[in-house]
Amino acid sequence: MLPRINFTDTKSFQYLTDHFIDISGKQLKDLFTEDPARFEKFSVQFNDIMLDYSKNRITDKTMALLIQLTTECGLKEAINAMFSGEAINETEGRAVLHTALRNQSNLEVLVDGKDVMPDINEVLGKIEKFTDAVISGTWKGYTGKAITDVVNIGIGGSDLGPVMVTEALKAYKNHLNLHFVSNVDGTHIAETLKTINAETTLFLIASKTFTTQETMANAHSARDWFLAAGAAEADVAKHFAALSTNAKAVSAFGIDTANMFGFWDWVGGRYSIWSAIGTSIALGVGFQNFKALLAGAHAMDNHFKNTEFDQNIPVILGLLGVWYNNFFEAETNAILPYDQYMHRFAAYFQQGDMESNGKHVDRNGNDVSYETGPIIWGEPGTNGQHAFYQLIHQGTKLIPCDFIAPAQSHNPLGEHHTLLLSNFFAQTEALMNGKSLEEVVAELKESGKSDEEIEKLAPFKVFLGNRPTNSILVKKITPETLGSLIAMYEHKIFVQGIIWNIFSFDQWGVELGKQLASKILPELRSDDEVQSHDSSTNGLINLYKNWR
Ligand SMILES: O=P(O)(O)OC[C@H]1O[C@H](O)[C@@H](O)[C@@H](O)[C@@H]1O
Repeated sequence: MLPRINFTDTKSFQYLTDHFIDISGKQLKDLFTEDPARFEKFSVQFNDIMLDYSKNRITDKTMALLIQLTTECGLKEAINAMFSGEAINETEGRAVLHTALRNQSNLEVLVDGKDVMPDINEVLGKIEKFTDAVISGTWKGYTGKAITDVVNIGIGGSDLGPVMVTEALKAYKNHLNLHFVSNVDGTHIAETLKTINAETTLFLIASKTFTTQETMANAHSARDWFLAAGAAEADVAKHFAALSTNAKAVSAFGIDTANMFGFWDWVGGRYSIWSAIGTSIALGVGFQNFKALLAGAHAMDNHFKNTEFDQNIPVILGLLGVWYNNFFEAETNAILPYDQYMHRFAAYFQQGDMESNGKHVDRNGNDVSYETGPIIWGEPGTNGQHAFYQLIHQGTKLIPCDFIAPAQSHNPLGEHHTLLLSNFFAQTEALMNGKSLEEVVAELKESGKSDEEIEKLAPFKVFLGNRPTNSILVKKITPETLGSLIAMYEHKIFVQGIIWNIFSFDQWGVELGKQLASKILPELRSDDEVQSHDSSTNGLINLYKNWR
């Protein structure tokens, strides 16, 4: 059982509330002047990852109090409970063991007294054999040709992770063309089917439950298309594989369970890239690179489990997030990778974070009296700079940002990477320092503007600064480093869920919309006028029926 502590009742929360009054009046740039050792003090290097959190509105005291908060909230005990397979997903009665999937130490992990490692290793072995055969071309389609295209059909956790990772690791890609179909909008599958050939295409039906409406609709359409292209029922086995926990539903769909790669109910959908859901990753970049991704995540798991909290990257990130969310009342958190390959990273953690910590009921079943999960968003730099950074620099909202960049590019083309990184460094500096009225006036004077012009223009050119950022500089985006980065954010989310006293591993919030859609579906199938809803919903449905 996880602890049930209302963090606003703790002593450290009271201390932090008082301390916040001091800090909120302080300028980051002054904190740097006062303490030249800030970078050394507030940075942690782990393998090829450097977290510099010195540009945050914190002092030694802030960090000490935040760490005291972890003690009062039972974080250490909670971490041990997760890693040891306790059923910490209490509302679903399940353990939370995505960490076991990447447990390269192979030490036993017990769920209800049974070691899960042999099963995990068996599936990994099966994935290795299968992906090697498809990549090498020994796996043949129904007309004897090798596979050229792989279509992963899945949604949410069965899509976002594979999409994000295969994009982030594109530099490691082999000859297989990967496609991802998620949306139930027929456009998604239709456009994909236009580009592929049934004889050389492999479909991966990725669904933990194998009941998700979108995925099932797309899977059936893919199968119909495959059969219409001239293949026979018996050929389905060569072209369809399932990634799922639900063997019964997989067989009912018509996929041979020999082509099923399983996982278990103790793997949450948004934490499932490390499971068979990662098969498209192993196909795209090779099994060894997939293993390296797991190894990187495992290294971060060990760091998280074994490192003192003041040097523990996910703990530090989690606590900083709490500091901004609950004291500064920041509502969002931007993730800004300066790496084009990582362009889906923020989208991936929208599910990871918002589905985990978007909860208003605490672990006692009571409404919380404080803010929980932030809104996660972001786009790669430098594109974001030319779109929404205006608001981050000069808007009225405080937006803590994570800047992520690799020191080495996979595409060292001319000066591109140096240009990119000059922006990466400049942005966090600009956000911190801002530009004062005096500086603006001096600049305008130098450019030859009249006093009258200066008076008019100056206010618009002021940057208040004092905007907090984390800089995450990595050596290179390799499979290991990416694995570590993903696990880092997963554990950050965990830390925050513990502090906020919420259950991070269920997702009841996705159910209501699904339920209502299934009620509305039969109404849309008939032509009768609908009167069973409120006037807005009735009006919209009836107009839709007129227009379709
Ligand atoms: O893999 P499945 O079972 O198709 O679920 C896909 C998605 O469905 C729901 O939206 C949620 O439960 C998500 O967490 C999940 O990732």
